[in-house]
Amino acid sequence: MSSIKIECVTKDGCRIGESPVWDEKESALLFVDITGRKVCRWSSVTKQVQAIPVDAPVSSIAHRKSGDYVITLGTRFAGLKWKEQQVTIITEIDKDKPNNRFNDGKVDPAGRYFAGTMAEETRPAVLERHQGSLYTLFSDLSVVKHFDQVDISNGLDWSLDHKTFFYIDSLSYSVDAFDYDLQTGKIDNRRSVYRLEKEESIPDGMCIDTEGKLWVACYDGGRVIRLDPETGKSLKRVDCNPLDKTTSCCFGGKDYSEMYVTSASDGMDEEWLSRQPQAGRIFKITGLGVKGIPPYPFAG
Ligand SMILES: O=C(O)[C@H](O)[C@@H](O)[C@H](O)[C@H](O)CO
Ligand SMILES: [Zn+2]
Repeated sequence: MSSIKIECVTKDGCRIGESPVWDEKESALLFVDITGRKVCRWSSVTKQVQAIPVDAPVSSIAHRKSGDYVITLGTRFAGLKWKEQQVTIITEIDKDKPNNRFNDGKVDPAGRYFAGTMAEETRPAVLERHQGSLYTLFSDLSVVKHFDQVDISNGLDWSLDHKTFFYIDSLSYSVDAFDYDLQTGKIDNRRSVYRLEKEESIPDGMCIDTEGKLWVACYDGGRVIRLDPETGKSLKRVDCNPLDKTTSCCFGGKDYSEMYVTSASDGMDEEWLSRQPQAGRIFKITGLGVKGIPPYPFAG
């Protein structure tokens, strides 16, 4: 029997840590600090974080086939060259919505970058409703909008057979599934596969494991939960004490057997922060007894 262990691996807290992505080549964890406007890389070798400041809220990061990375920055998709610390804008969306920004994003198994938007929050989970949309950036750098009316576009991943796309609009408190066409990148037939109790917490970032089960970080719930999208049942709950604002999770490390969890501190007052001084840092969970899959690189 493996026993679950949770440790904090970084020294500085993010305002909103998000989009953890394992970087095999660097043995490092990539993540962003959205409102802190930083792209970060924590080396599992040196245990140090390198941070690149950017000029807008940065909400997700992914690998790029040609090397380096792609990010969602404000309402733009952009390339990021790490060594040169150089950001190159690829394209802009939601031009008619100046109060919007991108939120979570992830690359599909065919190399397309999916990312959704939301209105800027006045405080956590408080924002103008239905302003967001879900987009895909294709390898030819063209963009399509899948749907609008989104509140907080969040966690996303694909089933192991690539036939289903999973998606979270946080304020719906639901994990949704769509039929997925890997050839075209089209999504269809939206339905809910799991509903969270409102008191439970807000579903945020998400990743899939090698058994096809979904792991969802629960914002204000201080936990990640493991769900079976086939049965709609919750299988496991891992509490990340003392931490309330768990935002996202991914598998990484050797063989993708470790889970990395990002967290936030925005919206916490002094008293709250004094009880949770590690809010905003990165946590590593070992002993889950299950592995994840490597992240896909953007093909463009
Ligand atoms: O991390 C994110 O995805 C959002 O950008 C955050 O702002 C929170 O998750 C949100 O407030 C909770 O719903
Ligand atoms: Zn999120």
